[in-house]
Amino acid sequence: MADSDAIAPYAAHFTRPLADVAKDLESYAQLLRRWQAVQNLVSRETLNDVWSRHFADSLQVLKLLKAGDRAFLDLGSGGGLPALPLAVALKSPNHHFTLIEPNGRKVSFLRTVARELGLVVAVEGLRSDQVDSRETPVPDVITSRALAGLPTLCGWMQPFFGPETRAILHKGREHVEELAEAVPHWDFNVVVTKSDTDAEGVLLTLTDLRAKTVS
Ligand SMILES: C[S@@+](CC[C@H](N)C(=O)[O-])C[C@H]1O[C@@H](n2cnc3c(N)ncnc32)[C@H](O)[C@@H]1O
Repeated sequence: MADSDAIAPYAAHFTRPLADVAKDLESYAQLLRRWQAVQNLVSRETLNDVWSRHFADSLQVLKLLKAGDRAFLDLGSGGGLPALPLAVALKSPNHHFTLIEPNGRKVSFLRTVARELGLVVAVEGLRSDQVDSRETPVPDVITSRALAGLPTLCGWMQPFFGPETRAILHKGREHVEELAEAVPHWDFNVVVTKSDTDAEGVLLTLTDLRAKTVS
């Protein structure tokens, strides 16, 4: 199977030809392998399978986007997942990505990939709770994968939420417990979508996120 076969199911959502997206993702994969020697960016056992385990897993977010989604915010970007595959697939002057990642070496890696691939990406080298939401464009979409449990994530995401913002979150099978833990503290609407790439995983789409008022 060619590497690009793993991402072909999402090609209808790309802003440019599949071959161009695959070429940029191959450059990203090479940088991931090169930098992995000095900084753990993805778990070692997934490094030979980045196209399905990481790129397709990231790109499935595309199926849940709306036509007008332009501003993206990714919390806890690490090696750039899911934000960088999305930025590659949606490369255009109109789409803008902000990545939040406190680890200095990972920040250097993310900026290197963005520069080498010519992506419109801003990287904030801070923790989510240290970033001033008033200085950040109101996102249409917040993404996050493997960062924190949902109650903690709600606290970090809420300052960035505008009236139209949606969060599209990669979650594992523990999402049921996490939703139950978040509900006493947070109001939101949620849609659960089964993951294409992880038999036990889901994507949670949250809208109208608000802290519950204690009466
Ligand atoms: C397990 S990694 C996941 C990285 C990536 N999202 C992925 O799926 O491969 C979590 C990342 O979140 C970063 N992180 C930890 N605490 C954070 C915080 N409070 N705000 C933002 N990022 C944080 C860590 O440095 C790490 O790179």
